[in-house]
Amino acid sequence: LPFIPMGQISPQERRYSVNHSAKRSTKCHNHTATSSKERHKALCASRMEAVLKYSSRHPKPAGLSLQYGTAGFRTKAEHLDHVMYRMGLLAVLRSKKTKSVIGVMVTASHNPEEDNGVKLVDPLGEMLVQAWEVYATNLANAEQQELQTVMTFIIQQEDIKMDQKASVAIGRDTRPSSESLSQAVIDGVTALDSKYHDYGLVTTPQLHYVICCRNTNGEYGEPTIDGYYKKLSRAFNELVKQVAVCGNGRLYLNVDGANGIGALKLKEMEQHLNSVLSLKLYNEGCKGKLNCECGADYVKVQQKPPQGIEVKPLDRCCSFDGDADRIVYFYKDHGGVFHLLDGDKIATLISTFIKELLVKVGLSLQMAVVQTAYANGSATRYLEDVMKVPVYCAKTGVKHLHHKAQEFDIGVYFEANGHGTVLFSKTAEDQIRQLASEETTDDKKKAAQTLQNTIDLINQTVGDAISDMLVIEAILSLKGLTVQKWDEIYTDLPNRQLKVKVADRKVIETTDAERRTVRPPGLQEKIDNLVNKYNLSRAFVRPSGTEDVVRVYAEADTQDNADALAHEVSLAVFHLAGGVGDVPKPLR
Ligand SMILES: CC(=O)N[C@H]1[C@@H](OP(=O)(O)O)O[C@H](CO)[C@@H](O)[C@@H]1O
Ligand SMILES: [Mg+2]
Repeated sequence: LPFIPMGQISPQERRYSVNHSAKRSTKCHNHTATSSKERHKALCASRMEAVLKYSSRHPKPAGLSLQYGTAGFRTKAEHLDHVMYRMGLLAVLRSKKTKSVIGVMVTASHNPEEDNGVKLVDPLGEMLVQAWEVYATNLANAEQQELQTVMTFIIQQEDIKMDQKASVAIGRDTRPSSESLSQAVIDGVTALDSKYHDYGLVTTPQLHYVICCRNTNGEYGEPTIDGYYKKLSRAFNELVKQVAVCGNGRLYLNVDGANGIGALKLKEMEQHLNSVLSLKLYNEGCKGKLNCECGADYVKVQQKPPQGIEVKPLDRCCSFDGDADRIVYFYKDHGGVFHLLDGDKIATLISTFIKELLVKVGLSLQMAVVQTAYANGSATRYLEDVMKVPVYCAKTGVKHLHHKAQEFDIGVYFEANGHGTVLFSKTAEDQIRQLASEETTDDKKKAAQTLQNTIDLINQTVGDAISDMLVIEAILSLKGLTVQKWDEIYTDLPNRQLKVKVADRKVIETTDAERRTVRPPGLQEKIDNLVNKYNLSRAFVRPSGTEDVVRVYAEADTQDNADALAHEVSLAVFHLAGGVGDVPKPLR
């Protein structure tokens, strides 16, 4: 039977399904059940010996406890060596279980340079299935003497055949600590006598792409980084060749590379693009520190341009995050006022573009947009009321958005912070490709080909700054839109994000896709009362999955009101949820 990863069975049939390239064991099975059980036991025992031997080179600091959170493990790099080794072990078990190549990405994305982290990539390039996150946490936190017990538990619980071959693909970002940490992952894989391919410096989405290609026997694309560049650049070049681009025939874009891997890889990608796109790269990592006063997270949260980039009025600019899976756009108007075009604006641009093409080709496919509670109220209203696109709210973390988006023929999902992509079901993709190859009216065929190239340009495995950037650039040029015109499609409600330190953030429990709290008692009532004081207002709080803080979000009719509401809600959290340190101060 084909293996369907647990928790990933979606109502829509997906375009790509796992093709088991890793062969089953060829050993003959004419022994009795008992002797095969004994052989398995002996194999486990000998592997375990190696696991423990290698493990002593990667000791766990006693008492350290971490959790596989929204995006894997993340903390100070010096605390992660044992976690990396153990994630190497877990990746092998996951590979044996799924009979597929499993990815391990060493990165802490937008966190400071001193941090690091690790996330596992499942067979179709998706995030590690949730049920295994618990194994990851247990394995990372097992004291040295408990390691064997935890490993044995996972093997038995998942009925893992230890003689099944395994293969792990490893990638890393540009942090100084990443190279030695990825070596620890390799040690884990080696301890279990398994194969690995070290892809070295890659963006997170590039690793996801390669994993998907390898497990679908190349159906998704050529399973190399060069194959990634070729696939995306071919689609992009096809898309933009039909437009007479404004001005002197070139698109100009300033890119803030966050001093990270995205800058490095964008330079490689640029060589594959026809000269129509002229990129000016800033914060490319030669001098500045990773994510330090630059990058997508800084620009989104601080609502200001990154350091080290000269922004002239109306210049189109974008920022990547530290592992290049997020992107936001921005510009300054003639008055020098900064304008941010975040994940919500990107989702609106892309879904509008796709919807218009679907009308042109006459396909009635079900399209929806998936957001989180952080989506600006104006974006949700515009999509629902003006565009008539159904909008769904998922919990924070791309795995939640990804799963929801899989329910539709075309699922566009973006977090407000710029992480997102578009998923096409098999039905949708087949119908579009069919139309693009048929003899039909010129307009219809052209629209179908545009859709087909858009599919090829999008990295469906995960949000991808490079791919999203090219999609946006293509759409803007095809629609003849300036960044200002794109921004004017709707006006964001002023908003504010704050953080509150509490003794134990788990005291806050949420419901309704994190938009309301059920604990501690009285908090939601207090938030409701505060929200009622302002116009067009909304506020919610939730414990972060990546930092030891409670996040507060508020929006209202003016920036002053959004700031005041966010501050008042912060005070409510501080007093009702066990705040520590200084009482939150007003913003102005
Ligand atoms: C408000 C916000 O931006 N939260 C981010 C952040 O999660 P938290 O659980 O809020 O810490 O990091 C996640 C991983 O990168 C990302 O998916 C998410 O959107
Ligand atoms: Mg990231």
